[in-house]
Amino acid sequence: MTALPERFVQRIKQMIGEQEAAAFLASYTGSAAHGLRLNPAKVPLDEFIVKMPFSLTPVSWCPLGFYYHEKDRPGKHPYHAAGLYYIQEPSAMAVVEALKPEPGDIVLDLCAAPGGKSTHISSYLGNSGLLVANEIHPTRVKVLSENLERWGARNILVVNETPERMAERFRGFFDKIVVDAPCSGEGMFRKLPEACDDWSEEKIGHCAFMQADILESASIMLKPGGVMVYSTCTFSEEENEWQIERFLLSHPEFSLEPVAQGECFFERGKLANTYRLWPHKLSGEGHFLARLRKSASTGERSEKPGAGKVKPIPAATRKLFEAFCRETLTFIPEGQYALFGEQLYLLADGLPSLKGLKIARAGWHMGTVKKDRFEPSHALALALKPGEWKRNVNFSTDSDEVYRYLKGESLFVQKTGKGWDVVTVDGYPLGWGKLVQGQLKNHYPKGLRWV
Ligand SMILES: C[S@@+](CC[C@H](N)C(=O)[O-])C[C@H]1O[C@@H](n2cnc3c(N)ncnc32)[C@H](O)[C@@H]1O
Repeated sequence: MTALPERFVQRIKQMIGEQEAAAFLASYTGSAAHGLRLNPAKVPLDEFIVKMPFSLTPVSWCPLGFYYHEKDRPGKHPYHAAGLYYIQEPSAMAVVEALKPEPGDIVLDLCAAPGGKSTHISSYLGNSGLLVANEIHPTRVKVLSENLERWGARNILVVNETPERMAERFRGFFDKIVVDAPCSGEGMFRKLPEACDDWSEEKIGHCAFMQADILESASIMLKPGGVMVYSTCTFSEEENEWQIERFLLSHPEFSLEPVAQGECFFERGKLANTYRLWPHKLSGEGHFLARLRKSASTGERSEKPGAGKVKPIPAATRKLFEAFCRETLTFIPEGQYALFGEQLYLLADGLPSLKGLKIARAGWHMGTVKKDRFEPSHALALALKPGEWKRNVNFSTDSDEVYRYLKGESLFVQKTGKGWDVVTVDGYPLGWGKLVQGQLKNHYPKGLRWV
């Protein structure tokens, strides 16, 4: 059982009373719930249920979410490398369900790494609208970017900025925003007992200040009439109900809205229309969420941060890329292309000017343009759908080859000709291989290789 900080236990007793605290503390003798969320852009739900070699049971508040048994280790399955699902704590799935993004929305995930909420938002947008996923920490933004790449998200902008800098650029720009705030993490004590060592009351105060600043920036970036969901994975009222109460006092243009899943499955918070997910009341860890709408009649104008001028790509680059597409794919992706150094991107639609922003990914990364050749990127393979490639080497999920491919080995295959092949597992893209005289040279990215 997790050894909880004494002062934390006292605070919980003060908050919910001795009797309920006993049930709460008893939940720490059990193990954390394990969840995964399917990627509907890669695998339809009925196909997923049939093909997954794990025992799955649905998460009531998320149609894409499932519990799995710890022994199944889905993170070690090739389907994970193919982006068919994202491993996510079940309570965390409630946040984007409360936001309800719709195709065509322009959505910001302001504190986005490692990408749980961003991948979920992307599933609701499909390839329409725009997802801007921002993460302040430069190392964490890399993980976010990789997770969105594996997810096959095309219409994305991944940014590495502070909320304040984002607010300077994106005033009144977003239809919807998630603020999944950095917090004292009390709700994760069962899943990550080491988080207890990092806990203190001072940390709660520090987080509350930080969250107030982040909310302030988020409020500036929301369009009049837009919706924002604030969430934490902690229990302290300072970071939850009190935070929202204070925000509403200084922002009369915002009001709380009920959340359908909240009414059905969660406990009401101490502030009307806020919700608590308690580990002793559902199968999941501790969470808080609130859905806020900005009045449509704030008098503010929604501003587009001027579409940036994009330098057309050189004719020679286009020629190289189109030759690659004709040989390898069944289509040439349409849209606006941009070169960042040697890196070729198909820019996300509706993108503002990126000047001065720290960008990790500006859309769908197509590949690297060398002097006389084009090398496709991992992101290109992972966002392809069946029917979009001409050349393919497929391995079955129970073959040795698929594991050898993921480890970075070159493989001999029964195939003639030469060129780039999309390597798939049971038909789902995993990466690239380059065929030369029956040998498939491995282009699975070095940093992702299995050991
Ligand atoms: C709860 S985590 C986000 C989890 C993520 N939304 C997901 O679902 O995978 C909070 C994030 O906020 C970031 N963060 C920390 N300090 C911040 C600040 N001052 N402003 C904005 N983000 C911050 C952290 O690096 C962390 O990635």
